[in-house]
Amino acid sequence: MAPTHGTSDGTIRWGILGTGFIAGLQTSDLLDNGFAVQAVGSRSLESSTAFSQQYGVATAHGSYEDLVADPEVDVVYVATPHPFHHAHALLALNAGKHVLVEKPFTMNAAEAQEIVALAEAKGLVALEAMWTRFLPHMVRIREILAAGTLGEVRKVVASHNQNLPKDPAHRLNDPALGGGALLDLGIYPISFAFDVLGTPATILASSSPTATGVDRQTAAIFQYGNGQQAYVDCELDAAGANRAVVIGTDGWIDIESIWYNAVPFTVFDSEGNVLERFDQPVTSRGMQYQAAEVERLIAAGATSGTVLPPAETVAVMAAMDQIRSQIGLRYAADALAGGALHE
Ligand SMILES: NC(=O)C1=CN([C@@H]2O[C@H](COP(=O)(O)OP(=O)(O)OC[C@H]3O[C@@H](n4cnc5c(N)ncnc54)[C@H](OP(=O)(O)O)[C@@H]3O)[C@@H](O)[C@H]2O)C=CC1
Ligand SMILES: O=C1CO[C@H](CO)[C@@H](O)[C@@H]1O
Repeated sequence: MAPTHGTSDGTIRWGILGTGFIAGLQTSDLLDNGFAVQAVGSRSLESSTAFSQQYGVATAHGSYEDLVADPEVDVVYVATPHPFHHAHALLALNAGKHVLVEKPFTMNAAEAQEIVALAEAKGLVALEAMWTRFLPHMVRIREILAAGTLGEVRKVVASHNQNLPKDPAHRLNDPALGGGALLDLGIYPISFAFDVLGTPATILASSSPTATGVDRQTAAIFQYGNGQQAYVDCELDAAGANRAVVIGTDGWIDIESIWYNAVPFTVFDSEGNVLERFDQPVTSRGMQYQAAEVERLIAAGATSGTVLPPAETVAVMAAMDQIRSQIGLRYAADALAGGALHE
């Protein structure tokens, strides 16, 4: 039985853990779409106060511990760099709060499993903030695939290439902050491949490093038991078209750039005739849809939904563990997880 949360009128109150780039975007999307953002927590009271003033959030806490202990917070959005997701999610769950945890959910599958198990034991929601899954174009794509419009789906091809900051101390380049293309960018095409095709039977990966020792660009081929394949790739320091394609025996879906944002897509038959063009603008960036899923699960007293079940979050992390094992990319968290990665 899930713990009771929310005010007497059913309002679910959000607490924002961290005050960086994505914390601001998620908070804007929540507030612009009628969600209740109650509090923000930072390692520094100065930062949380500035954040609370910028967004009009009622309470500013000077520590993450104070945020998760706030009785007026029902769900905590974890928006710290990757290596801290595990500890911060556990902190919030142990304080009895539901969590929405930024992608990648954790550094590896062992950490992910620990969060999922604790949330399940406590009857709390722990959702990975893979916001793309919840966007309207992805909802429609799942409907089209389920209807069999593409015939037998044979292939997913998806890229995520960005030209990101070169500063070696930036979180994307720093191994101590979980830097590298795979965990930050590659997770989008990988999660999409899982969404369309499920868990692969085998993975073949290749990569090139940055000077700081994380992966600059990584590519992988997922092979499925029935012959299906996914080609996924990511890159930290060269921008690209960032399109995604799903190919079937009777047609294909072409998702426009940047495919993991709320963008249009077109469905073609195998002759190249247009069967459907989807172009539904969303308000804000679209991060409110994942928040709506959290609130829906809480209201239903459920800990697991069908769009991104916790087991799939763990499976995605396990696939990235496997890729990292093949390309020799290790982080400090792997040793703590009991040497889950074998080179
Ligand atoms: N869904 C999406 O589109 C995006 C998701 N992300 C994800 O969000 C997470 C955060 O990324 P982003 O917002 O870009 O990062 P930022 O560096 O902008 O912000 C991270 C915040 O985490 C807190 N923090 C806690 N410990 C540390 C530490 N040791 N070093 C630095 N910051 C720390 C800080 O908040 P404080 O000082 O207040 O404690 C900081 O402001 C990543 O895991 C990333 O994958 C990022 C960008 C886009
Ligand atoms: O999720 C993300 C989306 O793209 C950003 C770059 O523009 C990434 O850095 C980020 O982590």
